[in-house]
Amino acid sequence: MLCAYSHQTLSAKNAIALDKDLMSIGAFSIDQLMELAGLSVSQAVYRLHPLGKGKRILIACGPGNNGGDGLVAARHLSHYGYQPIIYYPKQSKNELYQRLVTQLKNLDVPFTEDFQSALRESHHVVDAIFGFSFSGDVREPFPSVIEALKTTSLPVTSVDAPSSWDIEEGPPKSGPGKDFHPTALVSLTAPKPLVKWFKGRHFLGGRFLSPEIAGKYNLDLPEYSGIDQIVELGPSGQKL
Ligand SMILES: NC(=O)C1=CN([C@@H]2O[C@H](COP(=O)(O)OP(=O)(O)OC[C@H]3O[C@@H](n4cnc5c(N)ncnc54)[C@H](O)[C@@H]3O)[C@@H](O)[C@H]2O)[C@H](O)CC1
Ligand SMILES: [K+]
Repeated sequence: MLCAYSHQTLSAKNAIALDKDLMSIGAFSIDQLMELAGLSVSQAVYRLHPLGKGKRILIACGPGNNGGDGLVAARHLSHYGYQPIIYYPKQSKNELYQRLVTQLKNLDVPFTEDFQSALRESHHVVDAIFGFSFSGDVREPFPSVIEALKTTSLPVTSVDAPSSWDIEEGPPKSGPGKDFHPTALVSLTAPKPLVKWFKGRHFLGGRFLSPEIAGKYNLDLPEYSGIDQIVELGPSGQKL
């Protein structure tokens, strides 16, 4: 059931339903949505961490579409002049992801299996491990990665959700994600309820909503400006 009043967040259930609507009513392909999502993430990293602050961006990618957004962001960051390095331990055999990997290899973007060493040599980390389909306890090989994201002194930008946070209930009370508070968050399409617990810089990205679909979910979101693919929000999703 959708709420009758306007709101600024999207439950996990509605995020999945809206994603389906974008591909049916909206006539988007998943490639297009992922490209726009990853482009938004790359713009947020550029805004938070201009090239002069250090070029080495470690991108941790999970097995699903959140990881795909990270792969797309890495390609754009490479074109902007950054030196991304990819940690992608559970690679999907799906053709879409294979093509994203090939595109990065064609740009000589390196892949690593050693997250901890890559972290020591990086200037900024993108957390594209889990998004709105995360549930349960974090499974291998990701617990030590989440633990490292929690304890690193580097800025961490999370894609759509801080990985390991419950989409509705926010930070976990135990496990590797306990007390994990990333520096920045890029909410895609609309913030999720977990933003109630988020305290850092917060951007909205994924500029693909039509008035019809926004209306169906009663979303009251800020306008993007000019050619921007992101718009900054308050930590809990308030309009600034
Ligand atoms: N409309 C949009 O906003 C769009 C958002 N995009 C991005 O897609 C993700 C959601 O993608 P999805 O594939 O549904 O799921 P996730 O990437 O969140 O994760 C699924 C993946 O993770 C595994 N998994 C789940 N729980 C665990 C766990 N406890 N431990 C280990 N592994 C786990 C699961 O098995 C799957 O393999 C959204 O957040 C956005 O980032 C689209 O790119 C574009 C449209
Ligand atoms: K994430």
